[in-house]
Amino acid sequence: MTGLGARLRAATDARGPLCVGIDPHAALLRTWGLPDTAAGAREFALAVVEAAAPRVGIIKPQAAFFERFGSAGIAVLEEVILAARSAGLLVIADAKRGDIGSTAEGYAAAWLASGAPLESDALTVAPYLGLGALDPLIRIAQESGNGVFALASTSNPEGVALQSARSTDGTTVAATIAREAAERNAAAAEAGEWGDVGVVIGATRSLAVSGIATACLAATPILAPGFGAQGAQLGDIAAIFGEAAATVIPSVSRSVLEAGRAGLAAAIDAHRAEVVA
Ligand SMILES: O=C(O)c1cc(=O)[nH]c(=O)n1[C@@H]1O[C@H](COP(=O)(O)O)[C@@H](O)[C@H]1O
Repeated sequence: MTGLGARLRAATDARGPLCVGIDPHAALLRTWGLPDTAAGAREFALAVVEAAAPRVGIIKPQAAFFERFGSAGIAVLEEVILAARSAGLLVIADAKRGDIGSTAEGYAAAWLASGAPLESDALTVAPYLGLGALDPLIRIAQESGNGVFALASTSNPEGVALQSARSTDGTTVAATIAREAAERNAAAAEAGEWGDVGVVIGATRSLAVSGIATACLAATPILAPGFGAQGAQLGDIAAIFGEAAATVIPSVSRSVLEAGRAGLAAAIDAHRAEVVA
């Protein structure tokens, strides 16, 4: 079984690292001329999958924009995940789950176990109950060939105070999460591979402020939102992430989706070109 890290690496080698977000905001559905309903979100999301499949290797559906329609929205999300995986895309489900270990197992059963209703290649997880509390979820993910991205330094300004807070040994919360993720990728690092425990580091955040030592992240995939609508530039990945740039998966949602259905393919191509420029 090929694990998440190896699949992510193969996808980025083949198609570049860009990840396209699927965020059916009410305003975007309006721009697209679609109703703000589960059926509208379905049409929107499947159109994004279709445009993304020949152009990028990774997509990231945002669960909230489907959950807002209740069970009908969850059914659409299931269908979209399946359609994307069937089209050869890797799916990072962005649901930011996290809880004590026994409950984390429930999340794994929903999102990461083989044959789970919402099985995705990876799930974003919130590690603020301790990354260790997510080990049962990570174990189930890895047994199924899947993985996680743990929030370390998020793209939003409200996260800075909490995530750059320092413990008595001077380490920031963000750096602790990044180190703990990297520790879980030690075997992959030794084999020169990418691990299955990624981190989220917003491209809008300074690594100096968050205190993250990039050297430890050589085998740790980094999901990097914050480009486009939130202000960071795709051409600046090397400047922002330094030696960690090699494992960065930049993610864009609104700046691509705002192009509307007719302009979507061209917008994805343009963003992709910016990354490799
Ligand atoms: O985990 C995420 O994807 C995420 C983490 C983070 O720190 N910041 C962040 O914006 N995101 C998500 O990334 C997407 C960003 O969307 P745009 O700003 O429209 O590109 C949204 O789906 C956010 O929920």
